[in-house]
Amino acid sequence: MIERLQVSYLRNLSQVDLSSAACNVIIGVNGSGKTSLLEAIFLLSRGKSFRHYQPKRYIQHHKDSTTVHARLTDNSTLAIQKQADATTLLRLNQTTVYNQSILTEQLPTLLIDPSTMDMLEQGSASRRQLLDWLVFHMKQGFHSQWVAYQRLLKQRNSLLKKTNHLSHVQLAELKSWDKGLSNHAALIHHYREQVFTEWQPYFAKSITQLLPAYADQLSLSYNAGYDTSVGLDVQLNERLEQDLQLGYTRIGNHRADIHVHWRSSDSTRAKSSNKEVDVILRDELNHKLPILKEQAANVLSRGEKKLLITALRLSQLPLLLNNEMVTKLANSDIQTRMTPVVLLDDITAELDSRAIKILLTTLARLPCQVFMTSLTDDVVPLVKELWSNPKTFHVKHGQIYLT
Ligand SMILES: Nc1ncnc2c1ncn2[C@@H]1O[C@H](COP(=O)(O)OP(=O)(O)OP(=O)(O)O)[C@@H](O)[C@H]1O
Repeated sequence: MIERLQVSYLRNLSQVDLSSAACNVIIGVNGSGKTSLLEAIFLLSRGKSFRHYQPKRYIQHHKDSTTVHARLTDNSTLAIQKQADATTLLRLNQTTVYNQSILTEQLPTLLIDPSTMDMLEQGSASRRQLLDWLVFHMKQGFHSQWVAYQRLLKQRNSLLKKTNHLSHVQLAELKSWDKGLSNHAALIHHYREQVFTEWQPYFAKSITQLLPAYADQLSLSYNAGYDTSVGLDVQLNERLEQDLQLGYTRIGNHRADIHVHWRSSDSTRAKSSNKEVDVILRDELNHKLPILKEQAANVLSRGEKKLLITALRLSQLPLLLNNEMVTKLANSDIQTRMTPVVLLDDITAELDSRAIKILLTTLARLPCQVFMTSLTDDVVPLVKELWSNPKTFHVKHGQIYLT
């Protein structure tokens, strides 16, 4: 858990130094700097902002860099400095580290914000990231496979982009990359599939809580991005001509996706005390109302989609926490138990009061730390009911005050 957080020169946050609790409510008017505080924590955890790819957009105007520093309950310290030219300096316990994944392991963050509320309608990237966040934290071998896969994919795509006709030498090179891709792909798929299978009952439970009317109607599916019954290299070879025309690799783990499906309720469940009527009803319903299947995004209302996305994210936490989140501190034999940090940006504007209550009640029961932003202090009484010593901060023009 983050005990102390220091932020310098991130958007309108010039110098922030705060001691945080298990639950932290950040209140302020539009443009005061609430989201920037969540952005700072996310940056430390993931090495990038959830709002803008380019550091110069979130580094304070007229400054060269932004720094975020956190001390966790176990006294370990994490720090990131981002410079305008995207140079990144990372430190764990005052020692420079060269891999963001080391900090990510120490500080898992889960973000629920307005921009992720369109995840069902957007391209596959954000849904893939949702699954991969879980796989990263649950399967130690996943990250290195993914990095190696991305490296080979980049090489392959730059060759495909360069030419429509491969020389013998280029073809031989491409085939050796494809072999490597295929090996990484099989492992990446294996990890994803395992985690996906474990995730499903947690998702079903979250739906029962947040969207009870859709319990039994919503299900998840995972698409690997290629036909996993055949080696990826074989399929890449078969599609080489197409890929050469397109200038990029069309199949593989980088095209994986998860979908949420809706199916109409089983009409045979029509309730009746009269067995004969029941049979007639069932027959009639069976004839008149066939089971319908659709992408959930085509059926659910806008508010219901937000609840569905909240359920998708929320269902990942208990799974992660049940999965022994213990990692070794870098360069040491000390093992620490990770506390995920949940960042809730402006949820009161996104969810109705019933959903907020379910979400916060669930979070309060889990060993995670929460930072939530809000325009008003309406949520504070509920937070005080659920957490023993929550902290409330007010933000004004980038200055943060404990209240
Ligand atoms: N690079 C930058 N340097 C300095 N200030 C910036 C920079 N980028 C954005 N800002 C300012 O930072 C302020 C904080 O924005 P932020 O999104 O954190 O506010 P917020 O409190 O979450 O607002 P809202 O409730 O509207 O979402 C804005 O007023 C914006 O003008």
